[in-house]
Amino acid sequence: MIKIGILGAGRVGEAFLKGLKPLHEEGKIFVAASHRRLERREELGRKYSLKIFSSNDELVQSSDIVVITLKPDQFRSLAESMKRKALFKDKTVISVMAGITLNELYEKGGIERAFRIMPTLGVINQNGLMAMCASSLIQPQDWMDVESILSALGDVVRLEEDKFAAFTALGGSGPAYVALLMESLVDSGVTIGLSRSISKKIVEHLFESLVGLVEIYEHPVHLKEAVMSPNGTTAQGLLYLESTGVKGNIIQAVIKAYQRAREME
Ligand SMILES: NC(=O)C1=CN([C@@H]2O[C@H](COP(=O)(O)OP(=O)(O)OC[C@H]3O[C@@H](n4cnc5c(N)ncnc54)[C@H](O)[C@@H]3O)[C@@H](O)[C@H]2O)C=CC1
Ligand SMILES: O=C(O)[C@@H]1CCC=N1
Repeated sequence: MIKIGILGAGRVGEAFLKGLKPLHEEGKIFVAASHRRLERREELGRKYSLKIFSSNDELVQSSDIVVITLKPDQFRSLAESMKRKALFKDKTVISVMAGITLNELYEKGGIERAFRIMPTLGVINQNGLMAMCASSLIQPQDWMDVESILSALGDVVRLEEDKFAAFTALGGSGPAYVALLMESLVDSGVTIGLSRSISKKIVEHLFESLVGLVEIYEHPVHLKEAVMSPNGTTAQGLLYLESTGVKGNIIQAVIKAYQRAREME
């Protein structure tokens, strides 16, 4: 049975624990994690009934695949001592860390067999999208095993490593942009006199129905045209948005995130 260790049980690490738990319970894989704080270990143990180590070294030693869900700087400060102890020798690593390249995993952590993935936060409810690339030592069978494990958390796409910064800027950071749009729309409803609860209900409906509508109209532009009546309300709203350069601003925001993702590499 493949043993999987989650190193860095925060937001994304916990999403992995939650998503992989059913495979663990079916006896297909064995999942464990580590955390430094006793209260967090107790909390995770209670929630997921999985083994939570206090020592990262022990977790790594007892795993076949180590999923590193630390923040990039947390990894950088741990990596050197782990490399000295050759902890990752013969282990396969899956790193979710933004800006940590396969080369850095090797140089700083001595990690030779590595997958680099970039998940969207949707992995928290098993509805994520994950980009994935791997170091040259990874064999076709490893690809299939890891893709099959990750499919418990959402869809997986293979992507060249030089496109990871772009995927991070759009997909990784994306939920935050959409959340800001959602927050703005809810506030706008309140501003024009709706209660916050009805405004929130409307906006949640808008987001939930959108993907289905785009499918029906085949393109966002056609959907926009279907809603926009001659001399109507939508035309006035869109005119204001366009006159503030909203499309260019959104594109610039993603370019900024992309530049930061490149800088982190
Ligand atoms: N939050 C997001 O939407 C996304 C995050 N990522 C990447 O995922 C990684 C984790 O992000 P989050 O889960 O949001 O961060 P987080 O801060 O929630 O999780 C990091 C966890 O590592 C633990 N930790 C820190 N130092 C440790 C050590 N020495 N030993 C063991 N555990 C230690 C922390 O206590 C914390 O629980 C980052 O590298 C980020 O770039 C990638 C895509 C999306
Ligand atoms: O903001 C960040 O750096 C990370 C990577 C993508 C989402 N969160």
